[in-house]
Amino acid sequence: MIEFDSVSKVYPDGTVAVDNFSLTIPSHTTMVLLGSSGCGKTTLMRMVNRMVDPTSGQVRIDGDDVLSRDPVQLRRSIGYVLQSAGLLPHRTVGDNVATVPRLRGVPRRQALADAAQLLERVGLDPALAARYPGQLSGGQQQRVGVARALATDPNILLMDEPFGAVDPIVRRELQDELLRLQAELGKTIVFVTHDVDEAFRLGDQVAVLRPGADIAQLGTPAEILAEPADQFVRTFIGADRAERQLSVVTAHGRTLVVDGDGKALGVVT
Ligand SMILES: Nc1ncnc2c1ncn2[C@@H]1O[C@H](COP(=O)(O)OP(=O)(O)OP(=O)(O)O)[C@@H](O)[C@H]1O
Repeated sequence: MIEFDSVSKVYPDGTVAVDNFSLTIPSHTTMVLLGSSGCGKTTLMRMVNRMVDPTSGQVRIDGDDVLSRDPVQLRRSIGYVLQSAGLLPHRTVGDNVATVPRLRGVPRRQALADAAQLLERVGLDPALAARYPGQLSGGQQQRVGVARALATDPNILLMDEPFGAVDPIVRRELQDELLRLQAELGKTIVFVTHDVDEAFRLGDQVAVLRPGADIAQLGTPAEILAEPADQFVRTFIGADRAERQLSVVTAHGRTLVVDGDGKALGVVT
């Protein structure tokens, strides 16, 4: 379980990135932090692995204040996936995935064998381990980023816009892969995005944020869609857009789903 307890972060230049934020993320669930650019999502996430320390308040993992943990040890115990994948360009894919286990003392042979298995787990051919990151597609690099984050079998996975830089089709594949992995692994995932559809696909719960990491609404995707808390949330999730206003009609003896413009989207089976 991850708990943010009245957490604030004021950067040295006076920017209030996070203002009195409280949220509990239950273990083995995916929490999506959804908000537009600059609302404090990355700052929140980085306070979990101590890349940023709060100005006030507490972040706790399973009841322990993260400030009581050694930052390097803590970081190595938490998986972190970034938009740019962040792979080391001059090391092979296998070595990239094996980096943190090697730092923790796993012998190279073992770490590379484990890396090959992890690549398979994220849907990649283990033969890609011999390539360099620049020889992979963007989507493949993101998968390697996920494999690397899983390499120490962390309980917590932090994912900061991990699929933001790939095209929509690959993005959807990566989302599917994450859902499949999560069903297998049951990690505690904090996932940052500004993409509403991605948030609703992946989140067990979604926190819709305003600037200053102010929670406009917290709930399951169904709860937020069914009852947006206010006009800010309605607008953000596009509740008023035609593609969200679905209804059913009967045509040719079948029941069809149509959007707010009457455009047919699918058949009810
Ligand atoms: N090191 C820093 N020093 C000063 N201000 C910062 C620093 N890092 C972030 N900020 C500011 O804090 C606010 C929140 O930034 P943060 O990166 O957490 O937002 P975000 O929601 O993740 O945005 P994005 O989606 O664009 O990454 C912004 O106003 C940003 O400019």
